[in-house]
Amino acid sequence: MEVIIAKPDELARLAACAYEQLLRRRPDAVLGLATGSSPLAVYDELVRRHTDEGLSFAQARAFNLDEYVGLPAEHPQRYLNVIRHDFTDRVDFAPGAVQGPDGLADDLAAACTSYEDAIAAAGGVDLQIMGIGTDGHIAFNEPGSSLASSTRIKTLTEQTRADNARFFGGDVDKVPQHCLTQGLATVMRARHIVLVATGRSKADAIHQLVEGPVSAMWPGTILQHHPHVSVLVDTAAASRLQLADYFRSTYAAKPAWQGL
Ligand SMILES: N[C@@H]1[C@@H](O)[C@H](O)[C@@H](COP(=O)(O)O)O[C@@H]1O
Repeated sequence: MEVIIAKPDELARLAACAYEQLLRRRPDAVLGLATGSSPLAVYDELVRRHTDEGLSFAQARAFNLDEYVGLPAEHPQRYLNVIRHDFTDRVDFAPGAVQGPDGLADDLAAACTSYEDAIAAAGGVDLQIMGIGTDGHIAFNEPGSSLASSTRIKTLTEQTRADNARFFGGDVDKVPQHCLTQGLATVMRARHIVLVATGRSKADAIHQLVEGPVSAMWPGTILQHHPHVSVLVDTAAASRLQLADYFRSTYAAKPAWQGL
């Protein structure tokens, strides 16, 4: 796990570089995408590179981490619509290249299985970007999630629904109670994971993720078992890290040729 503490624009540049290096090497790479506010600066930087420097996503495929259950197809907070708005419609993905779990399926369990199958058939995710919830959830794997879980239906915690109410006009009752989410084992199969967190509200979750014991109580801690994770945090999100000075000196000494 590499932890980098830097300003938000530097974090976005680092993550965008990882995507760019992958796509220049493998234009048909499989990208893991996430909603939420944390990756937005990364998406903006990727759009800039697409517009100004010709970075192309035309042969790439992408899989979202999660989806609310039951939001109408055209609802602006349906995560497939969110990712189109925030990122994929702003670049040149081919039609149908971006998928998410089907939160409108009649048979939700079957939709979860077929989503796992689709990721596997694509060859697995090469590079997964993600944020982290204030309660330590990744994707929508809430505290108590099985560390070996696959894509499935989950019930959101009141904390997560309250955190996400800002996307629903501040009305927590409009936030769905259920979601479909890649499981922790699904996430762990991505070959490289870049987790971005900014702000004081993420400090506890980041401390647990990096320095806590691996526990279903803080689902993100499973990433300690992954061989290639980049944790990109600003000073506020890093404020509870006991090893912050070490991470700062490591980054200051990072070889120029070494990407994430
Ligand atoms: N399902 C998403 C997660 O994928 C995201 O990482 C998290 C943090 O969101 P934000 O980045 O807006 O803080 O919340 C949501 O609930």
